[in-house]
Amino acid sequence: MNSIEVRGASKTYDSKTLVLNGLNLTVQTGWIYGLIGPSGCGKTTLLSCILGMKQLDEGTINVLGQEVSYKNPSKFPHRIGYMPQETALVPELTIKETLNYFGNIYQMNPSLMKQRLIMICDLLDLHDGNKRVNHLSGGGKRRVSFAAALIHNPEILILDEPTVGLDSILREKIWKFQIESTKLSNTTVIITTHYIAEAEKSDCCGLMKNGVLLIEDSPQNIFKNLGVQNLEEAFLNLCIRENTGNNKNSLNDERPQCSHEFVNHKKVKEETKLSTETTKDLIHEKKKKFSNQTIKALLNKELVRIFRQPYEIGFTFVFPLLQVFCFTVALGKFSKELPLGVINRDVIDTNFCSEYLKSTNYEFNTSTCTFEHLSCYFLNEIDDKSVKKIYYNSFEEAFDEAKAAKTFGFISISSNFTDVMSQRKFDWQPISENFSYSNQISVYLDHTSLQFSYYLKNKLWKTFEKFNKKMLRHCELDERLEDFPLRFNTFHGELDADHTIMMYPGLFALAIMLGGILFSISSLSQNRIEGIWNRTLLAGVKTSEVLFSHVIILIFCDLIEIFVLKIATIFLLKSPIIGNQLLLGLFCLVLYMAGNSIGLFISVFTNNVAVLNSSGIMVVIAFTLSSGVVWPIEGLHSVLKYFSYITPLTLSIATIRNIVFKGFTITHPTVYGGFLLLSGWIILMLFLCYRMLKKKKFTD
Ligand SMILES: Nc1ncnc2c1ncn2[C@@H]1O[C@H](COP(=O)(O)OP(=O)(O)OP(=O)(O)O)[C@@H](O)[C@H]1O
Repeated sequence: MNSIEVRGASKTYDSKTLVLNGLNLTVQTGWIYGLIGPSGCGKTTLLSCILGMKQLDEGTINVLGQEVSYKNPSKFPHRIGYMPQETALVPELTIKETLNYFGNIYQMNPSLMKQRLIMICDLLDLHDGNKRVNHLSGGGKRRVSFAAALIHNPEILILDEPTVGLDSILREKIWKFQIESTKLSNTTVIITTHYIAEAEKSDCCGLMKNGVLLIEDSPQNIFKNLGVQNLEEAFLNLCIRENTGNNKNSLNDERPQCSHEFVNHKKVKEETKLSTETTKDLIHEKKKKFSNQTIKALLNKELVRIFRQPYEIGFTFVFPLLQVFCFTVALGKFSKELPLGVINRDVIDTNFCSEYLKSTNYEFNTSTCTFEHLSCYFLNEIDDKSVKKIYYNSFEEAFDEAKAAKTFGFISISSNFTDVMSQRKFDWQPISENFSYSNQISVYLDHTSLQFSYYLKNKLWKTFEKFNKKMLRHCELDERLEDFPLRFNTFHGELDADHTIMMYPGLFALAIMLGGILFSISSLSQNRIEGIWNRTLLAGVKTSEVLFSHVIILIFCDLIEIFVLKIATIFLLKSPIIGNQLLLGLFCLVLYMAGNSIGLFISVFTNNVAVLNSSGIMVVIAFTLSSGVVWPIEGLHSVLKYFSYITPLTLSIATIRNIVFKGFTITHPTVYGGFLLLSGWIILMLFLCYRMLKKKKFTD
């Protein structure tokens, strides 16, 4: 009986690299089949096609009596064990955890799994089961990888260079084990190796070159037919014959069949029965759609990985702390001493005011409504803590320093400031024509930094108002005369609220979305890069199960982040959250999940971490620019405006603002609208992610 049959297999990469060229291969049950050939001849490609990881262009492959292809993978994944060329393990797991993971995804009976684990660890000298894979030597890792392929006692073992990097004693041990298991359990092994001499121990050898098998026969027959002493000589001989066009054996159809002289056929028949029964005992024969054992194994693997990665766990806990810290310390505040230039022509020199004010004890020095050196009183009203006054003697000097960004701007007080201000009648009669009330204080500001120029403008208005009221009081006039007839009121927020409040919803939503995207990008891509992804799917685990486990882990991490965020907010952020805290927490969770699902979707396209991270950041920048964080969406181009409304960030900002500062509940359209939009994004992204993963199931 043949366990594996390949007929007329052809495969081309990128429509130009022909790797398999009508190749035929037969592996009988109970054989060890050694597949040898030069590097790059297509051995791994052939094994990938046999496993259903790659699609043949032409030809058929039969494994355990079933035709397999990329679209139609083996129905018996638990009857096949695969060890890839790269180690394809989770570095953070220990040896024991790794083998348990594989045992569980193969849905083994726990007690039999334990027995197999002890037996295999003993065989492969894996004595310290609690040692992490990333702390093992290269050879150690390969032994664990081999053990993972054996754990479920498969009927077919597909091994891609299993002995690379192992010492000769261990190599000998592995071959001994293979020979014994093929004899005793009728296991079929197909093995590729660089050590050509090793392959002499196989029952059948296939020498591969240029996409075909030059010969497929038992080593003894090869030696006899070619008159050579070893396989290396045989290979050279065949290559020379092929080059001179004199290789009869290169014609696959005329190829002699392997004589399977090492296998006791009588025994095989008995053992076939035994092996099938054992496999049935070890594994639940019919795989359930969603298996608890598999899901638990997937969740456990991801959790252990996260908690053993200092950066990952650091990111989970530190990122929300950093967020709140930045809101509290870095955002919305202004420099304590903003440098502002002053040219005061109202007095004789720059030092005059300080001496003069000291002599008057900083109060108007007459009891009548007459004034002198008023500019000194005005400047004294400017709060030194927020504005640092730098005095200049000339306009040019102040102008040059401001242009050189040494100050944020400057004020120039006119030489007749005191006269004009004094002559101003508080009964609102016009002042004399010789004096102009405007331009008494000229203000020059740097308008490339709008926040600062608005801040300084506001500060100067308020200072002047205060100064004016003082003058009115001094003249025994009602200071309300200075009041402006417009009065501003508020129904949401506070009139004097600082910039933190304005920026809070936008930046908060942005940080959550960015965190969600970046965290999920690493979650999926790590598995795909390490190769554990392919091995997991080859064990029969469904794409939906893998995706589901990732979503659960991400939700778990999101909850941790929200918890840390909440604690940090209580202690650090002094913003008035008047809305329902639970509703806000729930919305943050949905926003994190929207970020996660976008990140998962992005990570399907490539395994290049640098590309993934920059794609994530680019997506967030696009959402940010169109979301109203930088500029109100009302001012956007009309096309961009409509795009903006459906991006996940725009409505989220409004929702957060409305929950936090306006106390809106779930019944308000902007709040339930936010929830609905984000839910739509989550469903769409996860659906697309699932479809893409189904379409391109395995990674290269
Ligand atoms: N995904 C891919 N896209 C394009 N070319 C590929 C891809 N995978 C493999 N190849 C090319 O196909 C050829 C066969 O590669 P393969 O890995 O099957 O060789 P191999 O015999 O297993 O080599 P080795 O013994 O070094 O592992 C090589 O030339 C390789 O560059």
